[in-house]
Amino acid sequence: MDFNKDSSIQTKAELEQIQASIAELKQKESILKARLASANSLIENQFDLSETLLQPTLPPGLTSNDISRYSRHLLLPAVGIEGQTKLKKAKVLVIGVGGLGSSALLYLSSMGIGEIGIVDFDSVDKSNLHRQIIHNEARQNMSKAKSAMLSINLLNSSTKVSPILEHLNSSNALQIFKNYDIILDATDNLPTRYLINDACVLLGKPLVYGSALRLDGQLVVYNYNGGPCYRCLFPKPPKFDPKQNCSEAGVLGVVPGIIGCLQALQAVKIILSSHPSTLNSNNTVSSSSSNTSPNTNKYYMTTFSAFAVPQFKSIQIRGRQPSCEVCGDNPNIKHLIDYPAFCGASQSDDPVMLKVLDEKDPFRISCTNFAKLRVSNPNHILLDVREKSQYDICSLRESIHIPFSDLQALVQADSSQDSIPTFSNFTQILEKSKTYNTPIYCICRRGNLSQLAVVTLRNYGLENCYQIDGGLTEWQKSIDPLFPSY
Ligand SMILES: Nc1ncnc2c1ncn2[C@@H]1O[C@H](COP(=O)(O)OP(=O)(O)OP(=O)(O)O)[C@@H](O)[C@H]1O
Ligand SMILES: [Zn+2]
Repeated sequence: MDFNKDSSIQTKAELEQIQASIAELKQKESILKARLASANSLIENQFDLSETLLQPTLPPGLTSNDISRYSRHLLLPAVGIEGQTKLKKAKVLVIGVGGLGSSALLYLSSMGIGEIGIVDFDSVDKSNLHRQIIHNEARQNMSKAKSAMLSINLLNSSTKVSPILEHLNSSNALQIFKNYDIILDATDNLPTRYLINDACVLLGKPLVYGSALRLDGQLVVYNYNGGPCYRCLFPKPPKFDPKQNCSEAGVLGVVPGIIGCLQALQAVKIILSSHPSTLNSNNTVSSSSSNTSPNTNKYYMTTFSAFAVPQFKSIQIRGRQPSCEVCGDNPNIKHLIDYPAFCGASQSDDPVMLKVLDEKDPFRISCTNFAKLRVSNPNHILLDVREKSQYDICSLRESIHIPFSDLQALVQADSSQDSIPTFSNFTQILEKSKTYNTPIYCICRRGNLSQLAVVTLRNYGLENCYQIDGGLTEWQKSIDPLFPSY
C-alpha cells in the first residue's frame, strides 16, 4: 500500500488495520530499545560471568534451562526440585505410537522425563491422523517411532529418545525392557498385552496399561506396589473378536488422547512416588507398605466414557492372586511364551483374512478382471454386503446393498418358506439371477464377508455368483486410488 496517497486508503477497515500495524511496530520498538539498553550496560560494566561470585547456585541435577522450562512444576509442591530431578533421571518405555502413545509421549517429554524408548513397527497412515496427534500429514508412510522422535525433538530437545522400529515379541521384549524403569502399554492387541504383562512381571517393572475403543477408555497400573498383574485379572484370554479394534469398530479421536494423558500421569506419579509431598492418592498408585505388614493397598481400574456427560469412574479391582500363572506364589510361566498361540490371535490388529473359498476357486475374481468386465458386460449385479455404516461412507456406483447379516436372514426365511420381509433389493436380485441367470458379483471391505456371501447364495441355489478378491481395499489400490480408503 502506498502511504503517500491518501486516496489509496479506501475503507475504515483498512485504516484500522494500519493503526494496528503501527501499534505493533511501536511495541516491538520498545522491546528492542530495552534489549539494547541491557546489552549496553553489560558492555559498559564488562561483567566477567565466569566469576564464581556472579554465578547462581542451582540445585544439583538441574540446569538454568531446566529451571526456566519446568518452573511451573518447581513451584508445585507435589513435584518441586526433588521431583523434577527424578523425572529427569527416569527412563520410560512406550510400546505403540498410536492414539494412546501419541498423547502419552508428548506429555512424558514435555514434563521432563529424561529418557524415552519408543517401540513400533508400523508406519503413519492417513487414517491414523484423526487421533495420533504426534504424527502429521507430511509424515505419512514414515515409521511411527521415527515420526514420534521428530515431534519430541521439536517439543523438548533435552529428552533422549530411542526409536525402536521393531515388532515387540517374545525374543526381543526382555532385552528392550531391561533398560527402562516403567513400561507403558499403548498397543492394540491381546497377544502383545499378555507379552508386555509377563515381561514386566519377570523383570519386576511397573506397567501402565491403557486401552480405547469407540467412546470408552480404560486405565490400570499393573505389577506395582504389591498389586495385581494383568493375568491376575484375566487369567485366560477372551475369545478373539476381530471386531474389537479401532479399524473395525472405530474410535472417537480424543478418547485415546485422554487415556494416553492418564498413562503419562500414572507414570509420573510412580516416578514421584517416594516424594515427601507425593501425588499418591488412594488411586491405583497407592501408599507403599513394608514387606512384612500385610498388603492393605487398594487397586483400581479407571474407566472413561465420552458418551453424554463425560465420566470417569474408578472401580476397585482384585489384588495379586497367589494362583496367578506368572506373578503368583508358584508361577508356571518363568519365560516368555508363544503369545499368538496362547491367545489364538495374531500379534497385530491387522485384519484377519478368511479363506472360505479356495484360492484357486474359479468363482473368485480379481478387482482388475472385475473392472474390465464392469465395462464390457454391464449386465451383472454388484452386491455390496458391508454393514450399512460402511456402505454409507462410500460405494461403487449402481451396487445393490444387502448387509451380510440381512442376506443370511433373508435366505433362511425364504428357504424355510417363512414370509420374506419386503426387501426390494433381495427380490430384485432373486428375480434377475433366477430368471435371467444374471451373474452376481459380491463385494465387501476386504474380501472376507463377500466369500461368506457367495457360499450363502450358492447354498441357496444361485450358482452364478462370484467373489471380488480383496474387496474395496484392493479396488482402491489397484483400480481407483481416489476411491476413499478407510
Ligand atoms: N507387538 C507390537 N510391537 C510394536 N508395536 C505394536 C505391537 N502391537 C501393536 N503395536 C502398535 O501399537 C499401535 C496401536 O495404535 P492404535 O491402536 O491407535 O491403532 P493403529 O494400528 O495405529 O490404527 P488402526 O487400528 O486404526 O489401523 C500401532 O501403531 C501398532 O503398530
Ligand atoms: Zn498376576
